[in-house]
Amino acid sequence: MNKILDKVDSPKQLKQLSLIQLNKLAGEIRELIIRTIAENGGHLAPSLGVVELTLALHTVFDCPEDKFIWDVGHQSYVHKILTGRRDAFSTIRTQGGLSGFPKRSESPYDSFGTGHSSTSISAALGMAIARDLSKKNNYVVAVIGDGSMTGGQAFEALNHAGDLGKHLIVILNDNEMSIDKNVGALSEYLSTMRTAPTYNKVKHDLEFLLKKIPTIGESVAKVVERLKDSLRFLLVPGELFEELGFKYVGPIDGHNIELMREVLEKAKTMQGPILIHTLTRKGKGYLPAECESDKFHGVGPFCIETGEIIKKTTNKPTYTSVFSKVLIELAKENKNIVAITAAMPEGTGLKKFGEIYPDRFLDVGIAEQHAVTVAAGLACEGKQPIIALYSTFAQRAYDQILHDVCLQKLPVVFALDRAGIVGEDGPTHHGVFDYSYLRHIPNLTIMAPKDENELKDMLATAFSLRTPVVIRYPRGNGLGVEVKTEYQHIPVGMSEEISIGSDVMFLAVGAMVDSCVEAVNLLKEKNVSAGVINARFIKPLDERMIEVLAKTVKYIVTIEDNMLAGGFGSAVLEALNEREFCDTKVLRLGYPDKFIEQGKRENLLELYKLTPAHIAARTYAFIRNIEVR
Ligand SMILES: Cc1ncc(C[n+]2csc(CCOP(=O)(O)OP(=O)(O)O)c2C)c(N)n1
Ligand SMILES: CC(=O)[C@@H](O)[C@H](O)COP(=O)(O)O
Ligand SMILES: [Mg+2]
Repeated sequence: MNKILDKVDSPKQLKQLSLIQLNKLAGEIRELIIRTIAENGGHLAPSLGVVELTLALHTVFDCPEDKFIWDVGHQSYVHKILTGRRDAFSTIRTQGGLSGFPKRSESPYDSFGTGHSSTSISAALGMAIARDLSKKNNYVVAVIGDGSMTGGQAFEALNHAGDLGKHLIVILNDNEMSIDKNVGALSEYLSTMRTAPTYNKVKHDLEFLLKKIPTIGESVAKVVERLKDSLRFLLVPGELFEELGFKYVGPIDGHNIELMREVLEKAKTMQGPILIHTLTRKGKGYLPAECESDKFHGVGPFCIETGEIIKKTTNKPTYTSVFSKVLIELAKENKNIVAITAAMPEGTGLKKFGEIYPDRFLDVGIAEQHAVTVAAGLACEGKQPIIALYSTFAQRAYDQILHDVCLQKLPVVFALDRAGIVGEDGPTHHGVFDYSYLRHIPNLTIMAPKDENELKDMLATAFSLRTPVVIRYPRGNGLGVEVKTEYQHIPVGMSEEISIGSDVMFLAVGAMVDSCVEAVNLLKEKNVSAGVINARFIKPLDERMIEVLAKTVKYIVTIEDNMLAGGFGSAVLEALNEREFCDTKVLRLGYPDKFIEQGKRENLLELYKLTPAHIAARTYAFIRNIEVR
């Protein structure tokens, strides 16, 4: 059967379609998204929830002249399909394929690149200011979820936009969910608007009245209908947004294309900044995703018929699950431990902690900066807060880590999950910068475990130090080593000697230690004697060990799952330079000075020559002074 979607190569064709056709198209788009994400994995539930909203936007506005900014951008799949990327959609999130987020270099329809949340209103305001300076007359629309609205930057932007009074449309897509259940007073406020008695009651009364008077003249009926319509704009004030200088419109059913179009057309004619509050259902149109939108927020490949996630066959636990268990155990004894998440209880492994110790668990919403300073406050009063953040999102809180925690030497533990390459989420999400942006902060101890058992020991060590500590560990499974029941406290700044080589020594950190152990065996086959030191600490470095190495071997190879610039290898070079060990030759392996693309972790490690085989080959070439291809 001919599909409408097959004929939609750009938003222009959408404008020719009837309402019936648009609704049929919505179904076809859902089918394509479900089929593709079942194969590739991706952000299924967020995109399924905005099909009608996206269709309405593209039929009312003229993108790319009019600008759409998708907050986080994980809901932009429909927009991608409608803007010339339908055929390439099968490549989404694969290496070399479409990005899972809006990307300016991918399409002129992607007005602004996103991935981290709560930036859309700021970017939209910048575009609106630029438009007015250039005397253009295009529209600017930001689409932001109720979860992303909890981020501080969104409030900063509302504050500024409300003051400037530029024409700007903000669509608040309220599905009552962040990844997990949305939290906070704003979320409560939005619920009160969803059930606002004024609008619903008056609408109901009017409908009742219309039905009661069968003889009512047609013209009067029309007036009453129009009145009923305009109630949408009048009766639910959305005081919070109104007070900030926005005109509030809503709440509107975001799955009703006709209504959405009507409201958007109206918003075009209004003055100043407008906030349209739409209600949608996350995962709409695919029952498993509607019922468990958290599980289908960002999902791996799954079976469409049953909704079951296709599990990788491994019994190695993830670092996250080990972190979760160990923290629960430590908190049993240590009643001062308070765990904090910024809207990611499931992803960081803190959900169970929250169920067991609800009084000592805080979900602050998407508010990494606030999370860190709340922790600082807790620490001032004798608590031992731990904040579990993804490495990439901790970037948001650099100043709070430096100024609020480290400067005051407060005992806050940072558990940085998803460090290193994360995979298909790509450059917006790889956690490859943390050594570089944290290493220079005084008073901070930074550790990275070589396996899940060491993660356990590092956690116990971190709480015993009573100073600021970062532990960073990768996405995915550990090595499958035994996680021992007893805890071993690790002396600060002490590395671990795994093996000794007389030709070359690997100085490795975190997840790269195991790769070096394998590389040592490969080098042995080439008659090269190599050994491995597990650095464990990026800061303070084990300087005594570095001194011994410099005196005993001519070649050192540092290896890290981080950018080379300012990372672990740089720290080793600095230490050698300070001690004037100028004869030691150092090869630094890590990521070059570019943003790392999306792709499977194993493929990216291959591409950046960080697999055991590549490490061995590069080391061999280095010590034999030959070119490596
Ligand atoms: C700064 C930052 N912190 C955390 C995240 C992880 N994250 C991605 S989407 C999301 C929830 C967003 O909820 P909402 O905006 O309501 O969109 P929905 O998924 O409900 O459509 C979170 C916490 C992020 N992308 N950026
Ligand atoms: C869009 C976003 O930021 C999150 O949904 C992220 O993709 C989650 O990553 P994990 O799959 O590693 O939890
Ligand atoms: Mg939401």
